[in-house]
Amino acid sequence: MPQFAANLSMLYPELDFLDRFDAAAKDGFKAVEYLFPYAFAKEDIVARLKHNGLQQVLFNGPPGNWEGGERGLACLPGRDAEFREGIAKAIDYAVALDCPRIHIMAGLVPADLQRDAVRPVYLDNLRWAAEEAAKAGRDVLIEPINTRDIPGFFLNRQDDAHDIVEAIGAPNLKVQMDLYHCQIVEGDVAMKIRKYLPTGRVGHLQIAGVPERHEPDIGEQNYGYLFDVIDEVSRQSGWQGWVGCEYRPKRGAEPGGTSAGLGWLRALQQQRA
Ligand SMILES: O=C(O)C(=O)CO
Repeated sequence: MPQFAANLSMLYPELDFLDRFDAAAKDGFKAVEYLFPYAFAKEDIVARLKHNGLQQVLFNGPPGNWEGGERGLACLPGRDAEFREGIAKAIDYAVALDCPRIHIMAGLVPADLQRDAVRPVYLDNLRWAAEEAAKAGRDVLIEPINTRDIPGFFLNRQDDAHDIVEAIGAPNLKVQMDLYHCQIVEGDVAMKIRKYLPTGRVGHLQIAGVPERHEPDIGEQNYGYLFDVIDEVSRQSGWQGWVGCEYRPKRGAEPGGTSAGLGWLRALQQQRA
């Protein structure tokens, strides 16, 4: 059975961030991921991880001005100093939290530039980040994201992400394959899992129901089938990664709503017991 991590940026929205660690552990999760740890002291997060016996498996590098609409700095010309400063901070947190991977968001293509014009900036920044992360023994991930959720996002397709990873050729640079984004942008998700997991270039998976981004048992995508495919490909190829539950619970911030919505996970655990 795939190993699932709770995404604490989206799950348990009724709780303060640090209290979400306790809630995830209570629901049986062994690992967590989230967008950004930087508003919190490393020591406070480490204490929650330790107290709950949780592994930190992923978080994002600083994205630039998030409130102002920025979604990463990696493809933005003229922002390399800020990008590098952010990556240094992310690596510092990753070491403290014992987190093996950092997601670097690509960013939005600037309105006055063509996508191809920022590609060299993106590649240069990723090359540098992968080198820095390698010195600290961490992986760097890039994620194709659909343009309905983030209009103008630079990286949208799995094939493009894999081409970039291959072009850079750093063993610690990998793809974060979010099956929700993949279904919205390109579909044929099972075949893409079969194609890409055995390459060794996929560092992490994420899931959510399509199209509302609720629980995986709500929507057009048959996750029971996809979990079988992940299991089968993992057995054949030796892929061993985490699957992040990055969805907005249908019951929103209603107290207990996230736990109530985990019926899909409890059913899966029972089936596979
Ligand atoms: O929006 C997403 O899917 C992300 O994972 C952002 O990090």
